[in-house]
Amino acid sequence: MSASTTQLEQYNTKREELIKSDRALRRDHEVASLSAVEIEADQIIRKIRAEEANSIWNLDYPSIPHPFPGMEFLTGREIIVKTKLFKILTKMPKGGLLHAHLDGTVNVSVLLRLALKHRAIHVRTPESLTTQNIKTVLPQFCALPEKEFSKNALGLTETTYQPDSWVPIQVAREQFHPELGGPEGFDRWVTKALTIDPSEAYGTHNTSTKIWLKFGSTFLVGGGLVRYAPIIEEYIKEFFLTSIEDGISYVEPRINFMYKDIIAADGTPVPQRELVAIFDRVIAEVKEEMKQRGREGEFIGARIIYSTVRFCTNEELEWYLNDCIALKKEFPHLIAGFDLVGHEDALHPLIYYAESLLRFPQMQKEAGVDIPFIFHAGETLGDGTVADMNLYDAILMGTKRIGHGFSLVKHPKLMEICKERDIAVEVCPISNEILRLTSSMCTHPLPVLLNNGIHVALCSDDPSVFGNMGLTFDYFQVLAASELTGLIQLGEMAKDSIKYSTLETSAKEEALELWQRQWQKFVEYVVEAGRSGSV
Ligand SMILES: O=c1[nH]cnc2c1ncn2[C@@H]1O[C@H](CO)[C@@H](O)[C@H]1O
Repeated sequence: MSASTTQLEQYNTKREELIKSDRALRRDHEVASLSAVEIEADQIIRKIRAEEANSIWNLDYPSIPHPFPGMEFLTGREIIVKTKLFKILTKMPKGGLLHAHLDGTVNVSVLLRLALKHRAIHVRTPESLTTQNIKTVLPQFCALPEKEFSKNALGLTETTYQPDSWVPIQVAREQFHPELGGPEGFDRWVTKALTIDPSEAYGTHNTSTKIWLKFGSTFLVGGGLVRYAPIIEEYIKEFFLTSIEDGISYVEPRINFMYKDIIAADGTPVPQRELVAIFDRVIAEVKEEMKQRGREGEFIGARIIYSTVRFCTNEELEWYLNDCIALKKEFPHLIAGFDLVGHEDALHPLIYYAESLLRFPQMQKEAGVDIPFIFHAGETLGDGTVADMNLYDAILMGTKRIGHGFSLVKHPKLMEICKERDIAVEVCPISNEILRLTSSMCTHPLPVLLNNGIHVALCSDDPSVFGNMGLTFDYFQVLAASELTGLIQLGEMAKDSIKYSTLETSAKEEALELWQRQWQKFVEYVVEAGRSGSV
């Protein structure tokens, strides 16, 4: 009896040692001194997670037959918002948002409201809309100059509608045929064109190739609205303000400069430097507003990762690289990096652009500026495909961070390099799942990165298309789908989102101090709520 106890004790000691050494690389393992409040808050979260796995996630929902924590976001969303865990996470300070495409950041109902305010906004379709074709015909939007305003008093659903003729957006909405739902039917039609719904992600478009066709089309539809200067100004403001409300204190969005111009208030095209100037103005405005509300410290600011789409030619890329440098010279505090965006599996890999991209550092030197590459790479299911191999090129070209890096876990050597060179990964859990790289959060490779000690910032990517506004939903999915990850690990990722941002050293320190103060308040709130059961 006692001999076997000793054997068991020895076994348990060995077991603990093995577990400890396996987890030694994790960032939450590294945290030297946790306060008593942090430890208690972490325990409370774990307890609520375990309780809700057995209660909320174990119920039968008529519309959701097989719910589970970490399940497909578009189906599980309505359950997620009912959980205590979600309510708590809405209050968590998230640090910076390091991976989001600007034109995919604002709730589409807000965008539609903004569009309806402007008489310049027109809409057209290649054929008159009917109950037969409404599911497949997409709206095309454009801001027109006053002299081209349409006098069309009849809408897109009239049998006499002239294909591809512009209709003022308000007319199109008001005249939307009752059989197609009237004005609300118009709103639903536009909303469907700008978002991905569960029947698409998990039904009609259930492969990464198919869902990218739908995904890409949402940006084409939205582009006609978001390129209009008066809309973009309010859009950016809404993005900042809603981010702040979700506990995000800094944003570093990618802006797609592919079009080379935006549409000014009078409906004429102007160079895209105007967009950067607007971005600058809105930062100042939001800072001032926050100050007036006595919440000055909650918004550190925003910077732009200059991007273009990986279907341009090498010649065109040279133009964008030069444009990026020119904008950096004019707005040194705003241009934070350079990237190429778009579907990696289908478009040009980094190696296709190697010659120009390799020249970029020299071009910067001559211009006296510093613009790091912050590349998308490895957003793919491939194993040795060109998209997967973008990871080698991103690293060789000195990327500061890796956008997505979904296939990074297939490459132990590259993971080692990420650790050595301190390359953080911008992980977008919900985006990866909706774009069909993983069937649920439970099979997402994030734990492999975390268990290897790689720095990670959680990001939302395109929340207007996916419905994961802010960062709370992505934090929720990560927390719900791993027993190992608790509040401390979430806090480490939030801190890393500041540490691996492109903020200057002093701004970074300021942001980290702000975060630490917010975190202290947050863990106190969790403990208080946990003890009183008042979540
Ligand atoms: O997850 C992503 N990976 C790569 N490109 C993306 C992703 N999300 C959006 N875009 C791209 O960004 C542009 C809009 O700003 C679009 O070209 C869209 O395809």
